Amino acid sequence: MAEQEHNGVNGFHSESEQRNQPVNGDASEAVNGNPSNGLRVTIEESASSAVNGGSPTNSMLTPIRQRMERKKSSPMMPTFMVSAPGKVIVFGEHAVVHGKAAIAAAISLRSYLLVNTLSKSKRTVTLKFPDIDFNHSWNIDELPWKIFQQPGKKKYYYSLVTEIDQELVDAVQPFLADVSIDKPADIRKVHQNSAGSFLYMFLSLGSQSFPGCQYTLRSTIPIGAGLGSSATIAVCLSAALLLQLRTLSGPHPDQPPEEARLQIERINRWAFVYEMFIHGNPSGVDNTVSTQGKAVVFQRTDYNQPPSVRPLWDFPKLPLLLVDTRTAKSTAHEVAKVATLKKKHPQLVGTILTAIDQVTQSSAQLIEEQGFNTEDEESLSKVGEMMTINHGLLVSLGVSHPRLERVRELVDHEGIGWTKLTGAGGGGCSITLLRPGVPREKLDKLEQRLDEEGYSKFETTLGSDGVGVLWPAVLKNGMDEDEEGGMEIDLEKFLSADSNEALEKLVGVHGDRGEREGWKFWRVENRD
Ligand SMILES: Nc1ncnc2c1ncn2[C@@H]1O[C@H](COP(=O)(O)OP(=O)(O)O)[C@@H](O)[C@H]1O
Ligand SMILES: C[C@@](O)(CCOP(=O)(O)O)CC(=O)O
Repeated sequence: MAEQEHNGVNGFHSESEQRNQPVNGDASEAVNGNPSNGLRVTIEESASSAVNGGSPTNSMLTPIRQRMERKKSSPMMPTFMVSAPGKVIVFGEHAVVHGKAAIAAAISLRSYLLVNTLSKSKRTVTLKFPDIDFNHSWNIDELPWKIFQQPGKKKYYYSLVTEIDQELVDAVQPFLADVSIDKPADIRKVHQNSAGSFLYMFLSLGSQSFPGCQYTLRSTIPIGAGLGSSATIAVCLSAALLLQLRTLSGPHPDQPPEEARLQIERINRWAFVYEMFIHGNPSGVDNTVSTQGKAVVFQRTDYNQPPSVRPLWDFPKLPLLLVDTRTAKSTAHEVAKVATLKKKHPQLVGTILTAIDQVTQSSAQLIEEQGFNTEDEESLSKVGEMMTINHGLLVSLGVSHPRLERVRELVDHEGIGWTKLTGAGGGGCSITLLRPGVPREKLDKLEQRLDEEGYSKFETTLGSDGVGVLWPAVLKNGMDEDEEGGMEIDLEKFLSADSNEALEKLVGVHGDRGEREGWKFWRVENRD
């Protein structure tokens, strides 16, 4: 499978990819509760048939609790949100597609998905992706449920799906025919690919009795820049669907780490399905780090098994400069290029991939060493040298780009630090590890030069939280709050945030003083 051409299931890729319901009654209680609590009300009252049958969570409900909740009148699920972080691959991109290890860390740039459940009579499911000017609705009752429910085809929320089923892809095709019909071909392909990935996951997980709903996505992550934007959408949609199906427990603060890990694993499995549809042959590192957050050493040696994921809990606060070349790239195209090169020169390319693996392993060791200190030149220069070597190996695989080489040239010339591309390459972003003690003027000069040459720079921290849930979509954000101190995020407000800053201010998981009350995360740390 790792050798497969990498063109997305539909071949729907172009190289120039462009880059409430009011909460019914008990909002204040649910803000401090957990999604499963909120969901119980809904499912008991109106959407019982929407649930995909006997999950452990269902059976965990006590009869007394059910009776008590039945008294409340809450006919629909509240509007809720999920959010997932982008990532940088610090070491090992591309090699990771061929079974080698990679180190990736979640960043503070995130995607946010608002989920509105519609009233019972509205039988449509809508995707609204305003960042890419995509909006489409389907009639739920017209979707090809039968094919997805066939014995042997039917998948469950706990299934491990390791490949996309061509018969199911074919069943989805007719529902993509009228997607963005008025848009230019390359944009239309991107929209059809998003729509196809969503429908594949929706039909696999759901059933015809699924309630009508709207999924609206906004993101602060540059699209197609190597920061894992597609994986964040995969994670958000997977988490949203699994929450709607009441198959997840929590997140809640006192949840045991093993239980939290299981929920993360389930979200990640379905996010991977979305990624497989969109990219053809992803390693799974992007969706894994986006779901789990923090930083991980990731490796998938056998595509029929879950990957090995080793968290790096104390990932150092590396002083990084993240530069976007603002040159569009296609992950699918870059991955396919490496696969073709490997087919042509198996031994040589095999040696390069093994060398990248050694760089990744050595770097993980360095970072985890007791004495590793981000302010110490010796510690940093060792990691920096690894980055330089990793970049050189990626260049030899043919996945760099003149705009990426230009960043390296500018940084190297001034002795500012060590640079490598991050993500698929062919454009996208680079990361520079800054040498300690570089004078501010030198940095300013570099930033000015990059600005003049059309690059953009991102300030982000590594090691952010993974997938988060805001249930219901009410939070304290210091803006227009009601007497209970919360603001209900409805579609209009969500769509009207007109910049990344405004979006972060409105719904961001982090306020000025750290985590914002309302957002909850599955805490998987267990350091014992
Ligand atoms: N904000 C967004 N809204 C809708 N779709 C998005 C958004 N960001 C990314 N995508 C989807 O992800 C694709 C880019 O994924 P990919 O090529 O893997 O780039 P990246 O390196 O950012 O992950 C886009 O073509 C689009 O389908
Ligand atoms: C090149 C690769 O290793 C990373 C791609 O990252 P991105 O799509 O550019 O964010 C592919 C993969 O791991 O699936």
